Parts: sequence; structure tokens; C-alpha cells
Amino acid sequence: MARKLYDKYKRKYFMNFIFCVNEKFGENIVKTIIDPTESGNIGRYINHSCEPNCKLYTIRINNEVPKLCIFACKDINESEEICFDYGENISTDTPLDYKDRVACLCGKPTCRKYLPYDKNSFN
Ligand SMILES: C[S@@+](CC[C@H](N)C(=O)[O-])C[C@H]1O[C@@H](n2cnc3c(N)ncnc32)[C@H](O)[C@@H]1O
Repeated sequence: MARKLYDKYKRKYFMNFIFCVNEKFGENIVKTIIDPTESGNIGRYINHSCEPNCKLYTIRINNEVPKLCIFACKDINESEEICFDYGENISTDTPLDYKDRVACLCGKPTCRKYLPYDKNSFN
């Protein structure tokens, strides 16, 4: 019973954060979309920073579908927020609608000012 209620409200109220990774292989862009509705981990809550302390890699092991792996790229202090760079938008099928761009709040001196997707987009 508790599990059923949890599942019902999880779907309704929890942020899901569909993850879209675009990889460029020569002229081709390979898009991987990860929906953590059914399973996922704490990595889904990692924010973007323009000066990150982690880096995201796609790793394929005997499978075309990559695993998303996040590694520290510098020493991280105990109370420091873990973050990685969400990257540039390299998707060609859905150009960004600049009026709907999401402002970046990382606050770093080299901040690029916007996240690489629109408020309503699925890039
Ligand atoms: C994977 S979630 C990160 C966790 C989320 N901040 C939370 O509290 O649940 C990605 C979303 O967090 C927000 N976000 C992450 N990094 C941000 C940043 N540097 N500036 C503004 N919003 C950011 C955006 O809404 C983004 O779509």
C-alpha cells in the first residue's frame, strides 16, 4: 500500500529531469535520452556550473546505449557543491528560442549566462 502511494505521488510531484545527451561523431549527432522515472540515482540532482568540479562522460561497454559517468575534475572540498558543465547546445533539429532561455545561476566569473536549452524544450 505504502509503495503504491509513493509511486502515485512520486509521478505527480517529484521533478523527473529527463536527461538528454547529444554527442557529436564527425558530422553526426547521436542523441541519448534518459528518463529516470522508474530508476535513477542521486546524479539526477547535480546542477550545472560554467566552472564545474566534475565532468560527465558517456561510456559504452558492450552496448550502444551509453552509461553517464560523472568524475571529479579537480579536488572537491567537503562542503562544496558537486556540479558539471551541461555543455553547449549542439542539437540541430530544435534551435533555441532565445526568449525562453533558462538563465544560469552558477555565479562563476566565466558564466555563459544561460543553460543550453529552452524552458520548454527537449534538446
Ligand atoms: C538535473 S536538475 C538539477 C537539480 C535541481 N536544481 C533540483 O533542485 O532538483 C536540472 C535543473 O536544475 C536547474 N539548474 C541546474 N543548474 C542550474 C544553473 N546553473 N542555473 C540555473 N538553474 C539550474 C534547471 O532548472 C535545470 O533544468
